Amino acid sequence: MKIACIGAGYVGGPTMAMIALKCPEIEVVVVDINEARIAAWNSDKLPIYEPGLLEVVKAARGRNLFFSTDVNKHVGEADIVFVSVNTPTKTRGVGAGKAADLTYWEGAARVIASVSKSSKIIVEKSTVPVKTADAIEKVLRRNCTDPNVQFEILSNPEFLAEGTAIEDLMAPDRVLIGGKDTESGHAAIATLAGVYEHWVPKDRILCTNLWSAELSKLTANAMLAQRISSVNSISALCEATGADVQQVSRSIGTDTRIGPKFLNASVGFGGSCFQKDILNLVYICETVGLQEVANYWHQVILMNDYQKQRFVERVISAMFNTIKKKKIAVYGFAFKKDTGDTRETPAIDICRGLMADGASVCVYDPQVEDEQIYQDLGTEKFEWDHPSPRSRPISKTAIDIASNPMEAARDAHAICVLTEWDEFKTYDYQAIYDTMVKPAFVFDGRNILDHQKLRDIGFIVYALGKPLDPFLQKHYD
Ligand SMILES: NC(=O)c1ccc[n+]([C@@H]2O[C@H](COP(=O)([O-])OP(=O)(O)OC[C@H]3O[C@@H](n4cnc5c(N)ncnc54)[C@H](O)[C@@H]3O)[C@@H](O)[C@H]2O)c1
Ligand SMILES: O=c1ccn([C@@H]2O[C@H](COP(=O)(O)OP(=O)(O)O[C@H]3O[C@H](CO)[C@@H](O)[C@H](O)[C@H]3O)[C@@H](O)[C@H]2O)c(=O)[nH]1
Repeated sequence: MKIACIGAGYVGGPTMAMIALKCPEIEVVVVDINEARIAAWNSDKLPIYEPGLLEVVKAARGRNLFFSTDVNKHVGEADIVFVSVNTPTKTRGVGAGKAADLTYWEGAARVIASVSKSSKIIVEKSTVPVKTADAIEKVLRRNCTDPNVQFEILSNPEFLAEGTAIEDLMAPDRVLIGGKDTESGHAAIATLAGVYEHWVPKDRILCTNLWSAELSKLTANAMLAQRISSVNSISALCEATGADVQQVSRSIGTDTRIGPKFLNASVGFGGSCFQKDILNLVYICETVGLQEVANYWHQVILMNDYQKQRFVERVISAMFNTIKKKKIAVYGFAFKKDTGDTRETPAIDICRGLMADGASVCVYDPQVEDEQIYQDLGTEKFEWDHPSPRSRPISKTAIDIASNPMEAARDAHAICVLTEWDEFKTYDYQAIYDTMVKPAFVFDGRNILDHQKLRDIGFIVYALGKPLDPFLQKHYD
C-alpha cells in the first residue's frame, strides 16, 4: 500500500511520520509545493518544533517515510491520499472574516483528479466546513477523465495539539473516521481503520457518517475554546471579588461531569485553529439561518479579545497609568509552550497594546525566530482580528528582541509572562530583580511563577484571576 499526503505542515508532517513509524510495510510520502519546507523535512532542522518529532522522523525517514515536491508522481501512485492543506479564514469576498478558504483544498482536489490513473481513497485531514466532502467529490468526478477511476471520500479530522503532537498521535483519545453509508464507503472506512489499528485500540476508532465527522471537529474546538473563555470570564470576576481562579478551577474540575482539563485562565487562547474554526462554525450557522446559535459561539471569541485587552489595561493602570518610554520585558511569544508557532498568539495584541501606549517592549522566547516576531508585529491584521483600536502594526526598528531572559529584563520596569514555558519557572528572579527599575512588576498572564517568592524578593506581582496585591489595589479600589 502507498499513502501520499498533500501538505507537509504542522499536521501532515507529524501524522504521516507516525503512520510510517507504526506501519513499516506502508510507503508514506508527504508532498508539498513549498520547496523550503520539504528540504527542511529532509534535514535535521525540521520546519516545526515539536518535542519527540525528530526522533520519530529519523526512525522512518528513508525507510518508508519520504518528503517530496513531486506532488503529481506520488499522488498518482497512491492508494490513499490524505489532504492536509491549510484552510484559513477567507479574507475577501462572500463570507470574508468567517468562512473557511477552501482554495488550497480545491487546488489539491484538482491535482488528484488530473493525475489519478487508479481508484483512491481521499481522506480529509484538514479541518473543513460541513459538507466539504460533497463539494470535493464533485470536483474530483468532473475533472477525472478516466471512467475506471473511483474516489471514495472519508473525513478523518485530526485532534492533535501542538507541543504534544507526538504524544497525541501515539495514544489518541480517539480516531474519527466518517464515510458514506454505502458498501464502498464501509470498505474505505475499514481500509483506513486498518492503518490506525496498527497501534490504536479498535474501541478508540470511531466511525460515523461524513457530516458528523466534519461537524465533530468544529464542535470539539468550539467546546474547548468555550471552556477557556468561560474560565477567563471568571478570572475577571475573581479579581473583582478576591476569589482565586485557580482555586475555582480546581473546585469545579474535580466534578467528574466537568473534568479538570482546559480550565487554566490565561491571557487568551491563540493558535491557528480555535478562532478560525469557531468563525467557520458561526458562518455555517448564519448561512443556515441560525443567528442565535451563531451569536452564542461568537461570544467565545469576543471574550477572548476582552481578556487580552483587560491584561494590557491592567499593566497600564498598575504602572501608574503611564508606560510611556518604560521598558517592558515580554517572556514568551509563542501561542503556547513547546512550540515555535505564533499563529494568532495573544502576544501579538498584547505587545501592540503596550506599544500603543508608548512602552518599549523587549521580547524573549526560547523557540520563536526573530524574523517571525518582526513579521507578526509588523503585519496589518484583518478587521475581525483586532477589535482593539490599539492593535496597529509596529515597524521593525521599534521592536526589541532579546536572546536571553536577563537581557530582556535589564533596566525594565516590568516582566509580562505571556507563554507558559517551563524554563520561565527556573530563572534566578533575585538576579533579574537586581537589574530592574523599581518598583519592579511581574504580570503573570499564565500563573506559572511562584508568586510568594517573587513578592519576598520585592516584586509587585499581578497574577491573573487572583486576589490583587495590596500595592495594586490602591489603584483600583
Ligand atoms: N496545526 C494544528 O495543530 C492542527 C491540528 C488539527 C487540525 N488542523 C487542520 O489541519 C489543516 C492543516 O493545518 P497545518 O497547521 O498543518 O497547516 P500548515 O499551513 O502548517 O500546512 C499546510 C501545508 O499545505 C501546503 N499546501 C497548500 N496547498 C497545497 C497544494 N495544492 N499542494 C501541495 N501542498 C499544498 C502548504 O504549502 C503548507 O505547507 C488545517 O485545516 C488545520 O485547521 C491543524
Ligand atoms: O486551559 C487552557 C488550555 C489552553 N489554553 C490556550 O489555548 C490555546 C490552544 O491550546 P491547545 O488547544 O492546547 O493547542 P492547539 O494546538 O491549538 O490545539 C487545538 O486545536 C487543534 C487544531 O484544530 C486541535 O486538533 C486540538 O485538539 C486543540 O486542542 C493556547 O493558546 C493555550 O495556551 C488556555 O489558555 N487555557
